[in-house]
Amino acid sequence: MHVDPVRPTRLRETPSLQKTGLTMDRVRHAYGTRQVVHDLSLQIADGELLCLLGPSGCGKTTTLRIAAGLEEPAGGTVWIGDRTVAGPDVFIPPEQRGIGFLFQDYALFPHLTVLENVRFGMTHLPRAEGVANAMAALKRVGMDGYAGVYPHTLSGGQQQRVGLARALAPRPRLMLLDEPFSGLDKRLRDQVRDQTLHLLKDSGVSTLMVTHDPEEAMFMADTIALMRDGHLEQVGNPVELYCRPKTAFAARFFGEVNSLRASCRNGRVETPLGVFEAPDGLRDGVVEVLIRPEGLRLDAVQDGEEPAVLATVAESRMLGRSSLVHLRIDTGAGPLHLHSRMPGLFLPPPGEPLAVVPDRSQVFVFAADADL
Ligand SMILES: Nc1ncnc2c1ncn2[C@@H]1O[C@H](COP(=O)(O)OP(=O)(O)OP(=O)(O)O)[C@@H](O)[C@H]1O
Repeated sequence: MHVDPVRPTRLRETPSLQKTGLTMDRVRHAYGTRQVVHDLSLQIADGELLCLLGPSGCGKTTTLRIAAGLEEPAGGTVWIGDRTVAGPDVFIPPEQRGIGFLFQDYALFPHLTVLENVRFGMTHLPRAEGVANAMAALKRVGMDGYAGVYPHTLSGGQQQRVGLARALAPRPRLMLLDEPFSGLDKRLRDQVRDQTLHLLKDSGVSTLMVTHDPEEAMFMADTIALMRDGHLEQVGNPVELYCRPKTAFAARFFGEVNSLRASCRNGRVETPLGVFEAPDGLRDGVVEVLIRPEGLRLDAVQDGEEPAVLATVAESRMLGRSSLVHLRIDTGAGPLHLHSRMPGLFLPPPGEPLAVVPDRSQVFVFAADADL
């Protein structure tokens, strides 16, 4: 376990540095005097799908707009492939960057048919070739039967698919997606997300996608770049972010956690749930211990048994695929309220004693207040 947040690293500016799908090096941006992106560096490999994830206002859309050329950065350098598109004395406008966009409102032209919308980015091609490419793109998203209709006659999910076909048809070097599923209701969203993931992966295009939804990021991403206040907090694959968060912010961002204050002495953290090992480099003192609800397994207490950690059930609720059990543990310092999430239907009655077994791989220890 680590305790330091990721600091922006300076990418080596040597000829051997391989620029891939998208490279950003120490990019900065301000609106007026307010700096909203601070020395941000990231790289997307060819064919990789990177999700920029973070709370509202942390600078995700601004970062995407800088990649698109819709904002000019105040500092730093941006490459698409090995071509510099923004940097000192360089600024390539969006239409010359070889990118495809998909925004949350799909931005289809209402006065053009579906086919003409998709052909729009290929008007430099002879008409017959543009139409053939547009029809092929519509076929890939299952919308070739709607070529002659106008966008307002389509459902939200169908418009999203046409938007995706339009963005992919000119075979962009880089795809930029800003909250592309947020306009869809939950059931449709799951289906459209799945289709979009496979289309992007099959096309082999490098993709930067912005989302504020951690589950969506884990569903879509090869790599997640978690952003906070204009910085990258942690970059890694979904398993690294979820199972090895480097900060309490990262741990909390991916869902509910039980939080306990405890003391760390000589690398040992004593809590009412047992003794845990402190991560390397954590100094003695007050620490925060975070445990995901699914990291607290509950077992029946056998007659005569004295479990290491004994809890009493306060409430039980079925949440669909799992059940949430509210627990009370009596400690010398007063009662401790915890949540355990058990798979399937598990509804012990209030008052029942249960043994609590923490899964150590889901226990995260951080310096207290290091992250506020
Ligand atoms: N054109 C603008 N002029 C001034 N401030 C802006 C502008 N666009 C964004 N901001 C501010 O910059 C900060 C970062 O905004 P940005 O849209 O990049 O964040 P975000 O993470 O994408 O948030 P959201 O998910 O809410 O869109 C916010 O505080 C926002 O209010």
